[in-house]
Amino acid sequence: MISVAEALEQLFALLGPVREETVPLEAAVGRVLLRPVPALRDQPPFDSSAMDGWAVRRADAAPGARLRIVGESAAGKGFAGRLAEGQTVRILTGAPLPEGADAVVIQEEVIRDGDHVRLSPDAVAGHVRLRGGDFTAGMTFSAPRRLRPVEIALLAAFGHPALSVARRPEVAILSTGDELVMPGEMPGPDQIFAANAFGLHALLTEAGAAPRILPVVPDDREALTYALSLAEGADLVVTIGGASVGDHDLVAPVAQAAGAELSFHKVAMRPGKPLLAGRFPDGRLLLSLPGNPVSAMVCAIVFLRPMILAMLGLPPQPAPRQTAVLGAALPAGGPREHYLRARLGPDGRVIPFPRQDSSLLSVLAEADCLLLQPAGSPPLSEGARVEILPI
Ligand SMILES: Nc1nc2c(c(=O)[nH]1)N[C@H]1C(S)=C(S)[C@@H](COP(=O)(O)OP(=O)(O)OC[C@H]3O[C@@H](n4cnc5c(N)ncnc54)[C@H](O)[C@@H]3O)O[C@H]1N2
Ligand code: MOO
Repeated sequence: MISVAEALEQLFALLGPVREETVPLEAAVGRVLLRPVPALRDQPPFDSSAMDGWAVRRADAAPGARLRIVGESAAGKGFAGRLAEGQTVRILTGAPLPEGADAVVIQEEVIRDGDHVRLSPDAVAGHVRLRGGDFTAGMTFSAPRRLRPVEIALLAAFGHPALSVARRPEVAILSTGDELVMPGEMPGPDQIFAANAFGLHALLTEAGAAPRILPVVPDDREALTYALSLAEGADLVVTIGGASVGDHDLVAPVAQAAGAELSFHKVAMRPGKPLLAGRFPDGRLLLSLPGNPVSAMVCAIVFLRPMILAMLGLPPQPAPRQTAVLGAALPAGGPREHYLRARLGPDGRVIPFPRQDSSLLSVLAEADCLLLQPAGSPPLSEGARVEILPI
């Protein structure tokens, strides 16, 4: 059995180069930008007005001054001439400052009188946005990073209609087991619903992958061999169940018979021990999760999500952890790193649920974090500092 950290390293080592595609801005939210993007021009591209008012020469703008109106500068249609001494131009927000002008007086601080304006005694000349004040041509937006709406707005302002992002990894999800039927189907007396496929589909979608759920595979060598071949075209095949040592646990032998080279089988974690990973001869990766629903979801949080993020070109790193204060004493840990289902209170104290069996989805669904107890940990008393993994 290898440690969680070693298993994660081996998973990262299995990954091939990140694959790229170009998508229009409208399809870029949530995608991972792979390369730094330069601004194509200065923003604003000219000195411009921040307010609706009157463009002036600062030297002319003494309180009470009377200036002659010689034209208008609107956003998208600037004033063609040059402002001479004693003159002003009507200007609107975002419009280019006319040549010769270096300030704006807002319209509330001016009284119009025919083709003249008089500045009020408290008029303040200013309100100019200088060229390049937001960004300058050539300035780069760094990558890799996952794009948020605010960043897409910036890249649109840079002038790019489309961006080079990581292709969504295609993930085939394969539930194995004679006992499984899909939600909505009629289960037999010995059957249950294939819950894990949907939890994983959701987690994968959130992480940025393109998952698809394949039909449930019975505990049968031939059927599993065929199902694995159906997952052709996927970057990653995730199987659920049949990973352990029972008479019907066929994933490891069938994957190997199909030519898969296994990186590891069994990890020193609880839940999640029978985890298995490898690669098929055609390059598809295989991650086989234990069938117990909590085990499958915990393994997905600890291994599958970091793997997908790395496949998207983000730095390969474990799921982020935080520290918290233990809110209830814990007995000594076993030989496997334990990921206890727990809740973090507003006081920063984390309390594990009393029932930790790996079949209990109802407990997992109430949890907001996994409390990590290292392998071989001594008993921990209330108030000890512990690591948690928010979920
Ligand atoms: N003698 C031993 N028995 C077991 C060991 C062991 O080391 N020695 N390990 C145990 C551990 S730990 C786990 S975890 C389980 C995992 O075994 P499998 O991956 O082979 O899972 P299955 O036996 O197929 O299923 C276990 C459990 O989960 C339910 N299941 C399976 N798939 C789904 C699904 N898609 N959605 C919902 N529930 C699912 C299945 O019905 C079983 O109840 O093995 C222990 N045994
Ligand atoms: O590894 Mo199992 O997941 O403890 O139930």
